[in-house]
Amino acid sequence: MRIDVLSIFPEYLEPLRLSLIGKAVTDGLLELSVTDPRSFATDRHRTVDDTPYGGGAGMVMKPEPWALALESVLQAGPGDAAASPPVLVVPSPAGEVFTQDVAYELAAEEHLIFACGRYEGIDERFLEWASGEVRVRPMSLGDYVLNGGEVAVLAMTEAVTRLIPGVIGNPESLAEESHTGGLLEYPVYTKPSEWRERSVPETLLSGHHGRIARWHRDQQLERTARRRPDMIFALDPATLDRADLAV
Ligand SMILES: Nc1ccccc1-c1cnco1
Repeated sequence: MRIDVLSIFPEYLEPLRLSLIGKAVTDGLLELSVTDPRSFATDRHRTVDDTPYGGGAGMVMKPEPWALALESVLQAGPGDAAASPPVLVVPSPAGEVFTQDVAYELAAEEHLIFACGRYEGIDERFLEWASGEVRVRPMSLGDYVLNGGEVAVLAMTEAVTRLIPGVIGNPESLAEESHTGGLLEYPVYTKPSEWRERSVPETLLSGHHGRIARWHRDQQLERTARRRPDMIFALDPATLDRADLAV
């Protein structure tokens, strides 16, 4: 997979060079590049924003530097050799909600491009023009407001790249995470078995794998029902067994 990030604050994306994602790059599992649209601004002041038509507060990002930046990364990417056009993910409070299912969808793509808008957003004509070149997906992390897309890109890039085969050391750990199978993950414990007069649940010390698996599933169902009842209602009943229904 190749990931390109377009941002006028490229230093914001430095954390992507660390840890698992940085190792995926050095292991050749991922190509990562950051491009600054400001370097494509042609005027003396390298202008990337201006006041909004129709008035209102704030500034809007001019379309041309973004279009030139996108064209430059399209030339550097897999291009025609790719099975389908790249996906341009545009972090936005007005986007579809990013979920684990979306993360799996994006992890299957050959070329992802993230456009980190700031201020009041990017001129809509850039997105309209880009939709003729790539698949455009405005994407929200949730119903709250950020100052720009960079933080959202850090989160989405981590959620996506960890799903690429070989990036996570033990792929089994992906199977029991929150949101895998539609449930939140169960609580976890480690040594010491007694800590500040608090014990580890005795089932986990029993060595009885069947009882432990049942305890894990019960905890997932109880925690999900308590913290995210919306996820319980979204469950496919076919995935529940008789013991689940007794929880
Ligand atoms: N508020 C924002 C401003 C700019 C770019 C993304 C966002 C965003 C993404 N998810 C929630 O908010």
